[in-house]
Amino acid sequence: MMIHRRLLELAGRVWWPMTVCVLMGLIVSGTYIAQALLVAQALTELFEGSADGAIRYLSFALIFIVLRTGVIWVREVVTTWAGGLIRARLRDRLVAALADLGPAYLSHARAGAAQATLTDGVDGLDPYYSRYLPQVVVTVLVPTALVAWMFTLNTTIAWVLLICIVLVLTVPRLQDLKLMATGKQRWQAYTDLSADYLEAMQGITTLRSFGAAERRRDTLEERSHTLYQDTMAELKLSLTESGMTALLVQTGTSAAVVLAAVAVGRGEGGASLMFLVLLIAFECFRPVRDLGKAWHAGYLGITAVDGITALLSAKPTVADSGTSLAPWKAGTPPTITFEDVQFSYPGARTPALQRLDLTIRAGRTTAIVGRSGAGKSTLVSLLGRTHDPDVGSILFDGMDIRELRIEELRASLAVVNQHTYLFNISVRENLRLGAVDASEQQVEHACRMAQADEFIRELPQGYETVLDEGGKSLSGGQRQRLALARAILRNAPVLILDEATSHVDTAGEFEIVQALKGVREGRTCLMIAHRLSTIAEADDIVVLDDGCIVQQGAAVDLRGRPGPLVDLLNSQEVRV
Ligand SMILES: Nc1ncnc2c1ncn2[C@@H]1O[C@H](COP(=O)(O)OP(=O)(O)OP(=O)(O)O)[C@@H](O)[C@H]1O
Repeated sequence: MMIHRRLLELAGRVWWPMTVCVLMGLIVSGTYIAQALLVAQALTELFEGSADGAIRYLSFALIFIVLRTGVIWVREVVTTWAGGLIRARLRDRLVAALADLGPAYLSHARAGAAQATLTDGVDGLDPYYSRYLPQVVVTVLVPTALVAWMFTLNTTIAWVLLICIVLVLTVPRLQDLKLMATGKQRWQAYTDLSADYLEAMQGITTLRSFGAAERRRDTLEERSHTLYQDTMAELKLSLTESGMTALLVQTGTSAAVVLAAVAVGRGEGGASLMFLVLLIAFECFRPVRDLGKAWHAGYLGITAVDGITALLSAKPTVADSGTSLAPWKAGTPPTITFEDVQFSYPGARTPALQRLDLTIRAGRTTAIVGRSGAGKSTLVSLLGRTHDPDVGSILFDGMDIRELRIEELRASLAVVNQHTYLFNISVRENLRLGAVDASEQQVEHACRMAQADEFIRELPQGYETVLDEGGKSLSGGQRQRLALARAILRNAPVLILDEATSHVDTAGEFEIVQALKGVREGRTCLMIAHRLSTIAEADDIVVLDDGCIVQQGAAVDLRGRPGPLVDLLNSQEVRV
């Protein structure tokens, strides 16, 4: 029996569907035992020359066979239902854990591996909980009860059965450590391969354009072959275990029957003892054999447990320990202050932001500019607490953002990133992602402001058009316009535009920037920009270099004055 401590802890959340599975298992075993007793009695009657008695008992046995057919059907329905419930609960928990961990976790974990854990790992756990663990309980209770009863009939036979049951439950387990090691190795190879395949699919355009698709395919084939070898090694061990179990079951049953024959020969019991032992010994081992089958079904879950526990026990990069609510809203936006903020990415040699002091005025637009790698996106990501500063603090109207509940903080921000993700749902649903209650008029108004309404109406089903995964059927500029509309709908007091118009052509950008004037009103707006046309709309400009502020001030003062901003523009890092 393989009981995994961590999996048992997790089972606490799904104990009642499992209890139902145990009860169904016990009822099925009860029908087998009743049938065995009746058949033993029928054979005894037949042996004693009473055909009528035998037929009577066999008829009763038939009732139990029919009853069991129904019970097994119900058990399968219940097990499937319990399995579905277990999967849903575990997945909810894992998805919630992933959401808490956020992008910081996925930036170093491979997406394909996390996905394999969420899908195949959880699928593997379902039979562990819905079939294997309930069968463990049945295997402990049923043979114990039968052997205890056997002690009242014949002590020697009872001892032999007891020893054989203990052996059959323990001897094959000697291989378990080895089996677990191979299993974990196979699971690791499996998740690695899943991650490789996902990466290859996502990067297929790049692989093809660099003529690297063939080479990548060869690597994947090699890894796939390693996985096949790991699976075969695991299967070999597992089959050896099954063989050992079968051998011990046969030995136990035969030994009990031989002993019963000897007892009958010595006159220590009648033919009924012989038949009873034959059938009850069989029933003693039935749960053990079923446990073997359930083990093969639930084994994948045990090998996946490392991935699942790693995900569940991973610590979010920031603690959601704040309790305050956000008092500001659109119309009364906050002033944002960075006080002596320093931050390094885990493992990085140099800080991405160094001792930064910055005030972003409430209701104004501040442009953050700087060369690639200067720290612009990092500064913005600290606002949403993807990470917390190593030193210093970020304040909204004087309140440290760590004092706020994360949910409250994030509800105060509307962010448009350079890389927008659109889901495989309708345009309207995508737009309502952050504002589920937005009316049709509000959705369309936001789209008009983001210059998206016109192209949406030209789509086959307009706002109801279901987009391809990632919004692949749209151009980069169209995706960004939708992301802008989504942010406008969110109606948050802080608007963050991280190169939000980088995929839009200059004419399109001009229109959006003009339209966004109205949106920026009443909001504290941060713009990371590469184009002069975007910066031109800012009230303040902050120039970053190597994680430090090298120039800042009101836009009217900085533009045209010699200094880092002008150097940056001249170096064409900022496109005009
Ligand atoms: N997830 C990460 N892990 C480790 N280092 C990172 C990570 N993201 C960014 N960095 C590093 O932090 C520094 C600042 O990066 P950041 O993305 O903030 O720059 P940026 O100014 O936004 O650049 P760009 O204009 O190219 O987007 C860079 O040196 C970068 O290599």
